Amino acid sequence: MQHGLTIGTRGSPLALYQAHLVQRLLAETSGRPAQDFPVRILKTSGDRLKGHLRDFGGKGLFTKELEEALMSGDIDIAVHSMKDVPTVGQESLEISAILPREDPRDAFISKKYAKLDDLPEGALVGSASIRRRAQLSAMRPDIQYCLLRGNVGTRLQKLSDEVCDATFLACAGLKRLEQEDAITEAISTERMLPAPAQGAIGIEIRKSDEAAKGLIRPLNCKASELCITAERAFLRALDGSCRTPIAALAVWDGKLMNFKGEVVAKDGSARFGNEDTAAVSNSIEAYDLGYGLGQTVRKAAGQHIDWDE
Ligand SMILES: NCc1[nH]cc(CCC(=O)O)c1CC(=O)O
Repeated sequence: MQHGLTIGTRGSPLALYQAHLVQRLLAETSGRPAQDFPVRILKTSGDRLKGHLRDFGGKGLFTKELEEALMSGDIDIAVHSMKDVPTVGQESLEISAILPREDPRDAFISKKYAKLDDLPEGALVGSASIRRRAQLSAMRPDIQYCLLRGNVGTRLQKLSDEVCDATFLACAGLKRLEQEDAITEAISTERMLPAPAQGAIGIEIRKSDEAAKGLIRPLNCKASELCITAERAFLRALDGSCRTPIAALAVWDGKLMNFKGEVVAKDGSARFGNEDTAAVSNSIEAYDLGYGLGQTVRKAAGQHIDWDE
């Protein structure tokens, strides 16, 4: 193949890190120079918005422009945080590889309190994530919330400026950006089940682009692919809107997949979860496990949850 492949990404520090990681991996596996995989930065609607993302419709805010650039041929490869990718995709595109997953846990971050349990009555937590708010409200109905958006650096600065007592971020992003020191406490997944696909990077291409497929497929991590497939199937069975607090985590040991998923009322007043362990050897079985549990949880939650569709 003569031509290089252009990698499209958002411009946030985390997105850029992830795009350059893919560039480096492609250069390594193909034996070609990194310049053959130039990185192009695109602004997405999610980068332009302030306030609650759900007020803008939620779906695909961080991925829509990248997918349009893929379809028009402006870029050949889109690098995404899989957590931000809608479960229903474009017909002409496909996620060809999932990189080995980083730590899926949520991080509690505070300058004043050493751990989540030290937060005093009525503490103010800055978070725009409806899932984290709902899960925390279920444990601690006294906690108050304010919005805290922006990239990792901005949020840490706002914490130093004492606009709130604490916040939450994905451990994965902090670790990738070598800001692990900012993690005050990594919250166990037993206490706070992560967002579906948290910590996973996915690489999207045009289905018809065989050259790109040949280069990208070797980067796929089977365990991560199966887990992310199951978690996204759970999400798809429940809701695609991004406006209902949904969490899921799959762990695969090469034979068995353990799957936990839940949906939580926005104010934390109700939560419906399910767990199962089953033999899984391919993505169809992974999908079926996640989707089936999603349907069960949806039935159990029924009218008790505001689905906001
Ligand atoms: N919605 C923003 C977003 N998308 C992916 C990550 C973190 C990295 C990851 O989960 O892979 C974040 C920020 C956060 O939740 O801390």
